[in-house]
Amino acid sequence: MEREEMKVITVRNLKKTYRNGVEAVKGIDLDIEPHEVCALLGPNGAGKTTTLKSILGFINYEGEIKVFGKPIDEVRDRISFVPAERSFYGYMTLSKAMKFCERFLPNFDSKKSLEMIKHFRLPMDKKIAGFSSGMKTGVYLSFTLAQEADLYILDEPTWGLDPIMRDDVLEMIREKVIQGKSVLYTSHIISEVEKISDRIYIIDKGKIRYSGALDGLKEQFRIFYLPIEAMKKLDNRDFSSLRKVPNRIVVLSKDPEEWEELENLSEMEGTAPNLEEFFQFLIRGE
Ligand SMILES: Nc1ncnc2c1ncn2[C@@H]1O[C@H](COP(=O)(O)OP(=O)(O)OP(=O)(O)O)[C@@H](O)[C@H]1O
Repeated sequence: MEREEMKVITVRNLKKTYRNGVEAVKGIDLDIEPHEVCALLGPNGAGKTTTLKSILGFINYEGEIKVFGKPIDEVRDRISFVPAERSFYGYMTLSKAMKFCERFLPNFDSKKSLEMIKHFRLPMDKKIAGFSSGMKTGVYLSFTLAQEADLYILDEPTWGLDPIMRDDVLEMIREKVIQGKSVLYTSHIISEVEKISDRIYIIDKGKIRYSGALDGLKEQFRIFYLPIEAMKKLDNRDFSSLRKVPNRIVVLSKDPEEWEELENLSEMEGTAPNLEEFFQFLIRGE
C-alpha cells in the first residue's frame, strides 16, 4: 500500500459499461509513475477516452482509481487536463475564454497562456466554436499547459495539428517531465508515442494488451519471418503472436529459448520489433 501511494495514478480492475450496453473498458490496471510521460495507445474505440474520463471522475465506473494516493476530488488542484470533447468554451471568444480561465483554473499563468496562443497563431477576438479542430486543440493546450500542475492528463493532445505544431507540442509535453511533472496522454499515432513516451499501455477492445517501458519491448521480443512450410513444424505451439504476410509467416516471440529454433527455421536472425511492428502484431495478430 505504501508503495502504491508513491504512484501518480493507480487504476485497479477498471470496468465501464455504458447505458447502451457497450463494454468500453473490461477490467484494466494502470500504474502511472512520477516524472514520466505515459502513453495510452490504441486504435479507435479501444477505450482510451473512457479510461481518462474515469480517472478524471467525469463518469461512473466500477473498480478503484487513486490519484496521488487519493480520490480524484481531493487532488483536483494538482491536475490539469485536455478533454476529448473540445466544446466547453462554446461561443466564447478566445479573450473571453482566457478571462474565464484566469478566474476559475487554479495556478493559471496568463502570460504563458498568451505566449502559447501566439505560438498557435490563434485570433483572440473570434469565437472558438468557429475554430478548426487543430485550432481548438491549440486553445485547450494554451490553457492546460499554462496551468501549473503536478499531473497533466491529455486526451489526443495533437489532434488536428499540422506536423510542425505537433512536434512543438510533443516537445512541450516532454518539457513538463523535465520540470518534474507527470503526464498521461492518449494517442493512436505510434510515431508520436515512440518519440516522447517513457512507458506505454497498449489498449484494444477495452483490455490492456501490453504494458511496460518502451525500451523493454526491444529487449523482450524478437520477430522472425518464416517460410509458410515452417508453419507445420510449429503446429500447436503457443507463440506470443502470429501474422501472415504474402509467402511468409511472421512470428513474434517473447521466449528466448524459442529464438534459436525460430532462427534455424527462418535462416535469419530475429530482429527486435519497433513499436509500429509490435502494435500491428498486437492489434492485427492472429
Ligand atoms: N457516451 C457513450 N455512450 C455509449 N458508448 C460510448 C460512449 N462513449 C464511448 N462509447 C463507446 O465505448 C467504446 C470506447 O470508446 P472510447 O471513446 O473510450 O475509445 P477511444 O479509444 O478513446 O477511441 P478514439 O481513439 O476513437 O477516440 C467505443 O465502442 C465507443 O463507441
